[in-house]
Amino acid sequence: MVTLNIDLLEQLGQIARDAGDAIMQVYGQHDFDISQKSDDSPVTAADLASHGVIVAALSSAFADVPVLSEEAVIPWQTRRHWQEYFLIDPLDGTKEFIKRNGEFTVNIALIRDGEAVAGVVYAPVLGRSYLGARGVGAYLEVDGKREALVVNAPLRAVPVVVGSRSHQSDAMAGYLNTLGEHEMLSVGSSLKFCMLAEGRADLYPRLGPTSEWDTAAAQAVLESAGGQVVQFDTNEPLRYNSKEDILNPWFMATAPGWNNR
Ligand SMILES: Nc1ncnc2c1ncn2[C@@H]1O[C@H](COP(=O)(O)O)[C@@H](OP(=O)(O)O)[C@H]1O
Ligand SMILES: [Mg+2]
Repeated sequence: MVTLNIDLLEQLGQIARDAGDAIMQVYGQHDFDISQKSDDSPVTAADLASHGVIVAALSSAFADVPVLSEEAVIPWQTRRHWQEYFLIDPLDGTKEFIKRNGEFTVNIALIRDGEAVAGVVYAPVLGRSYLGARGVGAYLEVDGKREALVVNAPLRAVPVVVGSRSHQSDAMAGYLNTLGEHEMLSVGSSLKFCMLAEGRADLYPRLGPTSEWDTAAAQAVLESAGGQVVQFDTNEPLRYNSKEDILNPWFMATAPGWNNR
C-alpha cells in the first residue's frame, strides 16, 4: 500500500507540475488542434501530453499501482478487482483551456477501497497546487511556499455558490431557485472544490454529469481540509470504482464547517 504522508503529496505535486509544464507548451502555441472524442467532449494535444507525463512518472515510482486515466479507460472487468489505484484527469476543464481563461487543472488521486484518500490539483496558469491526504492535512502551494488550508471563515449571511462555467443544467437552475438568496460564481474545472477548501465559497451543487476522474483528487483535498462531498440523493459520501458506469451521481460539495453554520 502507498504510505500517506507529506512526501507522497510533494511527489504527486511535482508530477502534476511537470504535467502542467507539458500543458503550457501547447497553451503557448498560437494554434492547436482540437478533436472530439466519442462522447463529443473535446481533447487536445495538451490532454494527451499531460497524460503521458503522469502515467510515465507514476508507473516508474509506483510500479505495482495501476493507473486509470480519462485518456486511457480500462475495462470494468479488470478494474473492479483493484483495491488501490491512481485515478487521473490529465486536463480537467478542456473547454476552459480552449477558451484560454486559465480555469483548468491537472488532477491526480489515490483511491483505496473506493475512497479518494489522497489528491493533488494543480492549476498551471494560476500557479496554484492544492494537496490533501487523509490523516495528513490539506495544503496550498504557491511559488514553492506551502501553507496549511485552515478555514476559519466567519458565517456568511449570503452563501457563495460555485457552479460550472461551461456545463449548465435545468436541474441546477431549479435547485438554485429553491436556495434563496445567494451569490453565484461560475468557475471551470475542479477548482470549484478547491475554492471550498480555501473558504472562498460555501457550496458546490453538481446536478449534472461528471466522471469519477473529474472529482477524485479535489474531493481528497476538500475532505482533508474538513469539507464534504456527498451524493445529492442519499447524502452518502461520493465513492469510486463501485460500478461499471464511470459517471458520478449528482453530488453536493460543502466547505469546512458548512454543516455547523
Ligand atoms: N455530459 C457530460 N458527461 C460527462 N461528463 C461531463 C459532461 N458534461 C461535463 N462533464 C464533465 O465536466 C468536466 C468539466 O467540469 P466543469 O463543467 O465543472 O468545468 C469535464 O471534464 P474535462 O474537461 O476533463 O472533459 C467533463 O468530464
Ligand atoms: Mg475532467
